[in-house]
Amino acid sequence: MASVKIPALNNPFVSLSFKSRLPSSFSVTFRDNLRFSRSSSRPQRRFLVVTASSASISGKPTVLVAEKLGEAGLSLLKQFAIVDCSYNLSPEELCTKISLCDALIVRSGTKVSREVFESSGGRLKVVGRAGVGIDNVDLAAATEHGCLVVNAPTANTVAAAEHGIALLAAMARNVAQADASVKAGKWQRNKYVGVSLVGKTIAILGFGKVGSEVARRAKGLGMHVIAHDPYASADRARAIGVDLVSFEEAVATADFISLHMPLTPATDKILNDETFAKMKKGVRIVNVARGGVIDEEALVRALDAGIVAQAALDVFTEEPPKQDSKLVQHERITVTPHLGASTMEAQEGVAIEIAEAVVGALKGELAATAVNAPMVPAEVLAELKPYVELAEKLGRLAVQLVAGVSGVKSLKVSYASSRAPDDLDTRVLRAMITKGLIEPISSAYVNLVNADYTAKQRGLRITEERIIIDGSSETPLESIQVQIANVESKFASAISDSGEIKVEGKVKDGIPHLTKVGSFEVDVSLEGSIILCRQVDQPGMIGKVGHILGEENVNVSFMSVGRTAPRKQAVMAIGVDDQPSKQSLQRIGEVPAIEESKLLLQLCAGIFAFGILSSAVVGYGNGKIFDITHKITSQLPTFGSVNGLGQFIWLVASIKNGSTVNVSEFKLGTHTGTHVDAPSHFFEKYYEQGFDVTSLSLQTLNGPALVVDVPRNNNITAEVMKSLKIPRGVHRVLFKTLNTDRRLMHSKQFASDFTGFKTDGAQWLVDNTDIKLVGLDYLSVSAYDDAAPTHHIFLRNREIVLVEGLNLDGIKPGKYNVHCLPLRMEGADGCPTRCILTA
Ligand SMILES: NC(=O)C1=CN([C@@H]2O[C@H](COP(=O)(O)OP(=O)(O)OC[C@H]3O[C@@H](n4cnc5c(N)ncnc54)[C@H](O)[C@@H]3O)[C@@H](O)[C@H]2O)C=CC1
Ligand SMILES: O=C(O)C(=O)COP(=O)(O)O
Repeated sequence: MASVKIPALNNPFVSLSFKSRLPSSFSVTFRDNLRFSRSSSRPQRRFLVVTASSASISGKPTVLVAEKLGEAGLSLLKQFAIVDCSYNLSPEELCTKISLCDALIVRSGTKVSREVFESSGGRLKVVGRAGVGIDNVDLAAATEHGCLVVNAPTANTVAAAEHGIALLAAMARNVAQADASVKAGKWQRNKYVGVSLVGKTIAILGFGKVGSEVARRAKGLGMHVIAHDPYASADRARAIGVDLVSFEEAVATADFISLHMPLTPATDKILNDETFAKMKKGVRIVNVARGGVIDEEALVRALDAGIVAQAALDVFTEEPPKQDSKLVQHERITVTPHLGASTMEAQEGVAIEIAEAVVGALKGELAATAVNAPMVPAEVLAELKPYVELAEKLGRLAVQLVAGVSGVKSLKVSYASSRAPDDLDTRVLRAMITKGLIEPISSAYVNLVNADYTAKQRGLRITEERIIIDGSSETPLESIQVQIANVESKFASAISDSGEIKVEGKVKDGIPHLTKVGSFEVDVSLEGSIILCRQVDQPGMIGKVGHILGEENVNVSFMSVGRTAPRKQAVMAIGVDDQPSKQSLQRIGEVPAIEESKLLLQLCAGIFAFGILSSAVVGYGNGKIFDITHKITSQLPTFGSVNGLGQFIWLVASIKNGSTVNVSEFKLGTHTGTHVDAPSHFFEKYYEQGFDVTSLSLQTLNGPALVVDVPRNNNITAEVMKSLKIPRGVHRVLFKTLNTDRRLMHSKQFASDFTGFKTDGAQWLVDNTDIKLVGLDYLSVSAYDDAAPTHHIFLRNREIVLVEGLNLDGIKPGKYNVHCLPLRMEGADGCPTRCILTA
């Protein structure tokens, strides 16, 4: 009755829902009145409201201090609040205590997870991070729960810089190794001959607060200091006697490299096999920034290959690192346990800075160091929402175009509007552009209060210009133009005739669009990522580029070409839903007639700008029904399916039109929505032995289930599985991962570093639990590298069913009943699935 044709995937990451050898796209014919029932769920939209007023009955709010805080900060807090200092709490203890607290203060050692916010029952109003990095705080959860997060970004700068210098000297003179050797009863004077610092070149990567303090001190040691920071002011560097150079020059000429940049998508593993290969043989490396800026495995290789002579590390990708870590145990590596900020003085300073911010926030003041403060009051947002989104995206776009070593010093923003100047408050728009420009490149968080200050602190001068145009004053703005002067660009055509990087945007049908790059008119919606190409205008260019992207199944959402004149210079802007691979970009660059190309990433607005949530929750009796299906729509990517998604469902023949039966057909891509995974993709014999979805155990797919939160920034390893403490007797578990926070669902392999099961995690699950239904909120249950072995472990005994691509947004961890209804198609061993939870 049903014919099934299945897309063959060429992307190894994506496990198939269907037998891969079958041809592309499948169609199924149903007879009778088959209707696809959709739940009556209505997406609810709500706006973020962050308030911070104290609400304790005794009159005094309670502040839980979960890690050691300097005395001065404690006394400040005690003047205003009841202070509970409880250190070394287990996650469970923290969750229990938190419901009695209005504020929480931590350093980097306490994970403030979603569970903490959920357990607070709405009482927790402020989280204070006594330091800079807020990697340990689940910001998205904080924002969703209306909890303000504040940090202390300046008080430990000098301490971190001093620790960098301490590690530099200790490494060069083998202090730690020699100390251990003497204590072991040895006296090895020849073994520990060191190297001198004077006269050597040190490259500071990241010339911000800490980097510039390290530079000053290195100068005092007689070192030649160079720095790389594409966004730092060259004047400020010159004032300290430091030359700003390109990344290539910095890594190739340095005897010592010291890292001081924040961990961002652009700096993630910025030191890797490729960059190590370009370094001077015998280079020495110091890292007091964040572990993730170094590819730690590549560092071990570079040490063993003799490229890197020594390294000194205060920070690690995983903290604490594993005891048997090759990196930590390497004899030419000096390590400290994240001590950068740990001086008496810095901790006193940080304690005061954070106590003031927390008390201020509890009094209802908006702290300048607020990390997730709302940018836009709700009433302003109603009218300005698409424009503030446009402003931030133009800022993000402009900064990604900057190259060279002169730094971003001046920014000019022009607003074209038919409204009178005092009828349009541009403060919010200016703050959003500043946010877009600064947040992707620094450890600063920009809010309405601190935007101008943060810009000034970074030496960034912002000028604004109003252009009054004729037209209806109903729309607040016609366009926004952002110009950065005196810089080079990674995409030369972004430089306008007058010499600045120039981008301009408009709001069309409520959606921000990029309308000008340099002197070229384009028209592309500012969503996903954008590829810019400069070319000689000629027929066939769109097809050539589209073909390269299509081969990789990168979905093109928009394309537009702006040109100076027919067959002259043109700029093509291509909006893509998925990030293309380096190879594809290289191929695009190699197309004859394309003169330059550049990928601009992450145009999405920061999650803290507006906390709009949608969820599919329906009340039912006294309980609730949650639809946790990612529905299959024609907008979903198809990951290698040639025909992709066609018509979703249509009536080929209907009784209404004279047929004796209703005949429906539909065509789907694979692996894009919620589905039962296809074992045959990883396990040939399943298919040979006649396994298909009709033989799936509905008992496995329906019944009591647990939704659990796994730690973010980590794959599901044996250790993680163990820490979840899932009792024996639990048969169905849905795992909530980073995907739910970051909506990584359709970003392909780029997200798989921290969303899936590792082999050991799968093995642990099989060996130590009774779980038979493994649900995950991502496209594949397994981490990319481990795809095949992990699936083999899960599927080996034909007992475990994998449901992938669940939509767990807004679902709190806890007990539910799960009901998964697979679309049972003959001959297919995986299939789209409708899943709901009841509570
Ligand atoms: N080990 C520890 O205990 C401590 C670590 N830190 C860490 O040190 C780092 C620096 O902190 P701050 O100086 O306060 O931050 P900052 O924001 O003042 O400076 C960071 C600098 O990095 C630059 N940068 C961004 N992307 C870059 C890129 N791709 N290449 C080169 N430079 C780039 C920025 O332009 C900025 O100037 C952060 O990661 C922070 O978390 C800070 C304090 C203590
Ligand atoms: O401030 C930072 O970013 C740090 O890394 C310092 O962390 P700590 O407060 O010492 O746990």
